[in-house]
Amino acid sequence: MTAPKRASQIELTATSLTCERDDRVLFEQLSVHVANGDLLQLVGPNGAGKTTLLRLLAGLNQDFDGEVLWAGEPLQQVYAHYAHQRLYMGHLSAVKRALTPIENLRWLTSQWNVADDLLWQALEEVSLAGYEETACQQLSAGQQRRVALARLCVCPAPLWILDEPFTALDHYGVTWLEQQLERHVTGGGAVIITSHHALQGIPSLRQLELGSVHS
Ligand SMILES: Nc1ncnc2c1ncn2[C@@H]1O[C@H](COP(=O)(O)OP(=O)(O)OP(=O)(O)O)[C@@H](O)[C@H]1O
Repeated sequence: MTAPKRASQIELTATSLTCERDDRVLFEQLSVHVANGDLLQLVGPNGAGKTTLLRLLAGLNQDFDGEVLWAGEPLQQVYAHYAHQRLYMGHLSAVKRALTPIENLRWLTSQWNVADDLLWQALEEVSLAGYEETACQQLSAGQQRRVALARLCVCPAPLWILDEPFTALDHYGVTWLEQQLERHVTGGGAVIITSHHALQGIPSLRQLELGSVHS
């Protein structure tokens, strides 16, 4: 299917980020910069703070010290605009089990007003043809993950922020997702991702390691 246009300017800059949880410093004085064409993978052991940092960069967590700017403006001041420019997919993927794949996809993309025929095509793209109107509670974990990932085919947001998106995918799903990531960044988009999966073959890949945990 035709990929949506994603040519918008991406400029996410975080400086002097420090975050504590339960008197434990997860990271301190951390800087992050993401621009068009970047693929930034957050790596580190369980509990290192990857999800915490990802949510912070998505504008969903304000419990930190430091500054996050989107196109030079404080993130929270331009949040309504930013929320259209970034796609955030949490590790639980937010698929509602009582709804069907097509209903979930309409809900997950509602802020972007995507044409319905593109949503049906997206479900076909993630190998869910024939399951479009089956309740998600009757789908496997990997199929439910594919419902969530179908967003990537149609969402016009240039910045993807993805928390463990490879979870539950089979070999073909992993290959498909790797191709989507590469296509997105080579097309001028950007990705920030947490994954224990070894990403390979994408020249713009950078890794940010968390895990020097202090108490
Ligand atoms: N809402 C919260 N309240 C208090 N502490 C929290 C909260 N969320 C996370 N934490 C703490 O922050 C630490 C970092 O959690 P986070 O989910 O960011 O880790 P992670 O690197 O993503 O781990 P994983 O690889 O297991 O997904 C955890 O050890 C946890 O103790």
